[in-house]
Amino acid sequence: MMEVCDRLPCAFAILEPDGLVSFANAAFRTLFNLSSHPGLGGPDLSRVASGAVRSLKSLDGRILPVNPVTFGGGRTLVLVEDKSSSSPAEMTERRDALTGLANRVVLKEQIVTALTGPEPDGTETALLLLDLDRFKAVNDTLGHPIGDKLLCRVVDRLRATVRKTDLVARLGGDEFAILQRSPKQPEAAKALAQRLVDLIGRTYLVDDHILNIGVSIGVAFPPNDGNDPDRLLKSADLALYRAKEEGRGRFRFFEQEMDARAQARRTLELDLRRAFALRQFEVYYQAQMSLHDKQVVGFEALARWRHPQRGMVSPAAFIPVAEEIGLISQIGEWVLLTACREAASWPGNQRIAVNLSPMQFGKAGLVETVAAALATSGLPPERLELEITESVLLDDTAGTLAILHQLRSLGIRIAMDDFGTGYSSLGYLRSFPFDKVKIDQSFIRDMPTDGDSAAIVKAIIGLGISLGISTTAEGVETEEQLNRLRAEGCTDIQGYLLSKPVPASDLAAIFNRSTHP
Ligand SMILES: Nc1nc2c(ncn2[C@@H]2O[C@H](COP(=O)(O)O[C@H]3[C@@H](O)[C@H](n4cnc5c(=O)[nH]c(N)nc54)O[C@@H]3COP(=O)(O)O)[C@@H](O)[C@H]2O)c(=O)[nH]1
Repeated sequence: MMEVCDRLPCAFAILEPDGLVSFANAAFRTLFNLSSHPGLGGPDLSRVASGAVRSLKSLDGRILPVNPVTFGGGRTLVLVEDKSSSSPAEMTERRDALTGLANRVVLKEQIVTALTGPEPDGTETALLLLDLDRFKAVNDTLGHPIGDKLLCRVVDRLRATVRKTDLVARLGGDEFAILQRSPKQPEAAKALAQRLVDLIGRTYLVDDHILNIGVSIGVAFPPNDGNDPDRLLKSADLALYRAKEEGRGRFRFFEQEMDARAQARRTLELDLRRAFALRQFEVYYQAQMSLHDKQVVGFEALARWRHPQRGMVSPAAFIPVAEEIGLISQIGEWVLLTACREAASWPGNQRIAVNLSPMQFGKAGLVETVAAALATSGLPPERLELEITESVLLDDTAGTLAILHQLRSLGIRIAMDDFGTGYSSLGYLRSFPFDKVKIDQSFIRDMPTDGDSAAIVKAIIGLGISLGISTTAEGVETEEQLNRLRAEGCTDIQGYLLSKPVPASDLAAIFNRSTHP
């Protein structure tokens, strides 16, 4: 009886007909300081049983309404309404079900306490916001049960790292927070963050799986970095975002300029979402010339965003944002269709090269989208070249290769862009029969002055010759670069020496130049 009752979600007692307590549950005993032996002290409840008293004063001075219900044998059940008490139901609401850690509600309460400022002994609080790196990949590839076990192992390490006076909370998914109390802030927060980065980043063995994840951490201090829980959490989140931006597996303290940057970034996002509807995107075309006969053999389609206030926004600035907010597929599809339509209207049979973002591979229907662009525009497939970067092949290589083969079977060409800048350029050349490699412009730029760059360019061109793959040097700006590339056997060039990217309306001049060099 006692065990079950102690788990009931309210305080209650049973009174005998004479008003004596014959039973009280733990919540009731705590509220009114009753001994665990009923009948041995506490408030006089005889007037409660008679209905003359409808409220009782608790040990901590609160006046709590009581509900007497008479039942068999003249006994009375007294129920106490204590909305602030930690009943078991509310307990579950304050704890994370998987890990048993405190949840966001508890964290915010404790932040409010911390906001009162340093304690007399100089103790100050730091908020550390943690986000696990690469956890999603574990969950997605090995399933949620393994993901859950890994989370529990992470929590073991968190608990082992903090002090008893610190609070560890789980905010959801793979996001955790620590409120660290120390008289030696900010040094203590710095030391804890560094320890966590080291410890969480060590290998885990979960059900025979060797797992490697990491953690990124943002740190904020109340009240300077936020004088309410939401503001403080936001500051820590901005610092966390910066830590991730800088390469993950590290920590950053909040700085005011992060706020300004986040505002600017939010405005850019909003403008970018509107840009499509407002038809602010354009496609520019940059010529590619064959070094064999100096003819323009193709053009690369490059997205441009003409912003009414900012002017022309570089794709280097907006493509990564479009990728993050999931807009890149829409932009990429539009560029593809626009470029195919444009190329289909050209007088010659020059190729059109279109960039594909790694995100477009993650979205179903890429092959169908490309086939539809060809069908709608009437462009022969052999005139379309899709440029991908190595990052496309980093994730789900088997799935990506299957898509590449399907695209190839449509009759289009596949080029490897920015060759030489990735982790395993040569390996990727073995994994798929690319039609072309584009030598990254950084090597071309440094080629005249840097022996290593010159050697890399020479090696890539040599590789292309042996594998029967054409090579396009990007970013060619000088005659000297052109002559060296020709001497090495490079097949094509692209760069300002030939032409900058131009709008479709300026292409006629390039076609004429090509016909009458
Ligand atoms: N997924 C998509 N990515 C796109 C799309 N359109 C562009 N991009 C990518 O954005 C990056 C920046 O592009 P951009 O500013 O257009 O720069 C290109 C050229 O203008 C520049 N270039 C060309 N020649 C020279 C030169 O002689 N000197 C010099 N300093 N820069 C030069 O190089 C960029 C072309 O790069 P690449 O694509 O690697 O051939 C860029 O990564 C684009 O790929 C899009 O529609 N989708």
